Amino acid sequence: MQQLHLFNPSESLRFPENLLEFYPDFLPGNESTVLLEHLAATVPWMQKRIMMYGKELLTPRLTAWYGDSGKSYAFSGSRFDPLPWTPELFALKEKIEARTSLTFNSVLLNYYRDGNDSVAWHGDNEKELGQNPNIASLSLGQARQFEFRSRDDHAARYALRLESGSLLIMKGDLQHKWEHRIPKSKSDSGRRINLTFRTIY
Ligand SMILES: O=C(O)CCC(=O)C(=O)O
Ligand SMILES: [Fe+2]
Repeated sequence: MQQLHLFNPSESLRFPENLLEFYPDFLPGNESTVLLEHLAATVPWMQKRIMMYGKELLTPRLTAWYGDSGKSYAFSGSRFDPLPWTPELFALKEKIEARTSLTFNSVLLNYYRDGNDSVAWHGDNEKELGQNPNIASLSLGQARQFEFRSRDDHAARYALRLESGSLLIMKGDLQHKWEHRIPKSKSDSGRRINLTFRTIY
């Protein structure tokens, strides 16, 4: 694993770097571009409606869910059944498993069409993901800021730039102690696809 560069605007709470693994050059540039084009064109992208504070909202990005059959996932009051693995996604899963010695049975895809798409503060701590989930997050296309904040002290924040072709592993009790988000950006305006490989129990 290569050195992680965390950008830390506050010094109040040390980020547990042992709960992350970062492979900045997991996929070569040309492979990332081909994969981004392929996924953008072929995945049946959906914009989900979610309930937030009693109001129905559209998620500010497109999503799709693939994985082993029978592993459904409840999220914001809805239940999602996975699409069957495509050869490309299954091959990626195997490549990530070989590199990290972890195993996964599903992948959630996020499509950020431009800098206006985002994901709000959250932790991936749903009970279907098990006690301390391993999540492998592969980024393609436009680099975006990925931010962490401590659940105990929202002023304790860290950020990491997720470049195209990079793979970030989140593990241990990270999801219980820290939240993450991709904020909107005026300058990072290109399209980006992120794949988060997970295990659903
Ligand atoms: O797009 C990303 O890098 C993060 C996506 C994410 O946090 C999620 O799907 O749970
Ligand atoms: Fe997440």
